[in-house]
Amino acid sequence: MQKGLILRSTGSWYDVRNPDGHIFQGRLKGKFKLKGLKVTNPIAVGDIVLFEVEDKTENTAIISDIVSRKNYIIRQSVHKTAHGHILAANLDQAVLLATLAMPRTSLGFIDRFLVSAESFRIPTTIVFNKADILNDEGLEYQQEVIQLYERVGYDCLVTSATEGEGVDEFRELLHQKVTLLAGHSGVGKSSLVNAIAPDLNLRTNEVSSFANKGVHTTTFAEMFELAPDTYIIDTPGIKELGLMDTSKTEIGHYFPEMRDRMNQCRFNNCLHFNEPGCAIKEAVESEDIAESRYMSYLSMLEGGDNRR
Ligand SMILES: Nc1nc2c(ncn2[C@@H]2O[C@H](COP(=O)(O)OP(=O)(O)OP(=O)(O)O)[C@@H](O)[C@H]2O)c(=O)[nH]1
Ligand SMILES: [Zn+2]
Repeated sequence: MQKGLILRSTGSWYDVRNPDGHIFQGRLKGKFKLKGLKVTNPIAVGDIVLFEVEDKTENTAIISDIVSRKNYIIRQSVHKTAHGHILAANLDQAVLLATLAMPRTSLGFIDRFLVSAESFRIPTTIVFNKADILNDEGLEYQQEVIQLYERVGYDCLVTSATEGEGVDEFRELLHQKVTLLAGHSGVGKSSLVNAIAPDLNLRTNEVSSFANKGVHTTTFAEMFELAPDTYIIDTPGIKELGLMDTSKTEIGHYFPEMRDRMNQCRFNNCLHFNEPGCAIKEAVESEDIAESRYMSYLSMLEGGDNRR
């Protein structure tokens, strides 16, 4: 029996890497136990599993068990009652790559991502790429956005994959961690990764063409080793990242600046919508909570659709 790390999954086959770096094609043992979670896939990228080599020349393996997960992210099914899909497990952090031009990442998208990551308790850094194409006005706006998120408690980094700005800091950020790398198509995920690991030749076209077509087939995340003990997870369909089982009253808990103040609301079941004595609305009025963050909160509250 050996321990291995799942690098890739197709749904029926799994690339599992042993501590020596050898990769086997694994499949699940017949009576593999699903431990209680209601999901469509029993194991995901980032999982640590126990396996036995089946055929040395064919490089095949039988996976018999899974080591308890530190955390995981799940994509909910469109039908809330149906089972979700585990995108990745055992993450140290998420990096959300955003651009304020070409293409412009909306603050609403950033907020929804941050809320999802909070719900899975995954610390997130926001990286603003393509700094080189911003004019003075753009740079000023970028500074405002960074201040907004730093005030809430998120680390931010400015990069330019083409000019090399912030690339060393980006490398440092990923060093010896398992990182979920997210962001819209075209923000420069592969460019930035290629800047720190030129030998990797990150393939993302396949993934993005899938995403662009909005195909609803199951797509699977993939894990890449950039350097020893340094991994990134590239997940298609990140827009559909779900929330941990969340009721309306819980959404506010995933906004750190709201979480810090909500025990001051008059009603303890306050939704911070139009209730009297709401500490959150007061903080928005006094600009202690950014209006854009509150708008994102309201849209998540109203939508009741946690997947967008
Ligand atoms: N000016 C400028 N262009 C950049 C920068 N980073 C990436 N680009 C360009 O933006 C385009 C998209 O970059 P990619 O690295 O393919 O973006 P991606 O996020 O991997 O996109 P998908 O593969 O679709 O997910 C390419 O033409 C890059 O050359 C940057 O920092 N500055
Ligand atoms: Zn309130």
